[in-house]
Amino acid sequence: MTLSRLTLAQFRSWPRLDLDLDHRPLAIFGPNGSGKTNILEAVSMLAPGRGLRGAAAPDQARQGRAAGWRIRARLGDSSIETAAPPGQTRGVVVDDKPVTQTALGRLLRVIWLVPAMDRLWTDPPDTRRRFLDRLTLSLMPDHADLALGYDRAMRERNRLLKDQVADPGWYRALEAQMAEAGAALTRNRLSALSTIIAAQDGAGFPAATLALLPGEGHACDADPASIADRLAAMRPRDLAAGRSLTGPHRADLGASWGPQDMPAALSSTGEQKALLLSLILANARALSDQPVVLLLDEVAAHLDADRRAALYDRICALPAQALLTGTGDELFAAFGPRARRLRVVRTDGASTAEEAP
Ligand SMILES: Nc1ncnc2c1ncn2[C@@H]1O[C@H](COP(=O)(O)OP(=O)(O)OP(=O)(O)O)[C@@H](O)[C@H]1O
Repeated sequence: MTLSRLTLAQFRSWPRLDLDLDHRPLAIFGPNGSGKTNILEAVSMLAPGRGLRGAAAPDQARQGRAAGWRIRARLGDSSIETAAPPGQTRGVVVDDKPVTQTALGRLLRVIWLVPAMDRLWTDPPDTRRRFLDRLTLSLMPDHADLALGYDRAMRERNRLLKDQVADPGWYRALEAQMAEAGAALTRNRLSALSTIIAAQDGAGFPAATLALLPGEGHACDADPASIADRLAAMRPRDLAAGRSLTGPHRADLGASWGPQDMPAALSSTGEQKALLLSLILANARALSDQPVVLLLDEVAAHLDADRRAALYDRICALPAQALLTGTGDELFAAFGPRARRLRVVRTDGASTAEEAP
């Protein structure tokens, strides 16, 4: 099942865009600031959450217009609409019925790689954990609810710690909730990592060795009783800090590759990008029985010609739709006739597009 049509109205720099899509990759090219990433961002709004820029809905509405934005798409026989009228949060309608964002996530998986993720391996652990959780969520839709449950209990525990409440009676139920949800989060993360490791094909891109790391806490425990014991034991230290210092919320993702088991953080910029691509492609491959859209923003620029050709071969072999951006048409030459190409320009602030022959 593929996305066959995409319509944007008043979204970022696009007053309007009507785009027919098919199973072929779509290579979007044009000058800086012409509106290429804005198209990918619009597609990312067909997934739960705030899209690939993590933006607030009002910022996505076309500046200077009173109207809110709207995105429509056709997926197989279903119609999807998501819109944010002025001053309101975004809503989702599938086949004319309002649905939750979680329901949207069950219809379509959207996976992305954007330049901000180039620093993933050198950024603080939070960034990698968010990446790991997004990857896990794409494979296990219950992951979002578990994370919400864990965060809710932890917020309440943090409030007690901040207020310097010392009575153990106040903590036990919250720590039990954190332990149950946290153990399930860890099991999901470990299972997602095994799936991704198995789905890397190692051809053209380095197959990464991945590990769930404890970060600054004991964050890899999948046993509720031992998490609860540790939370209780750590209470005096947490009270001194005024927040929960250990637990699954401190987990980190480790990656290394090659015969020398080179840590990702010590690899070159191009190698780090290739590693990330290896994981993203594996993620798409692991979801082969569901509709998947892959959004690759400016990935070609960091890759040498051989890697670029290898990437395009892999994209064409994926059971997923791919949309890519780059400043120049020549970056996509190795696709040959396998991809469609869309030229984007911006005139008087408004983006427009035409299919390149
Ligand atoms: N809400 C908005 N309304 C109108 N224009 C916007 C809005 N938000 C961002 N823009 C404009 O969109 C442009 C950025 O678009 P986008 O990121 O899609 O460009 P791009 O073609 O991917 O560029 P690059 O090659 O530099 O990455 C900027 O010029 C920005 O001013």
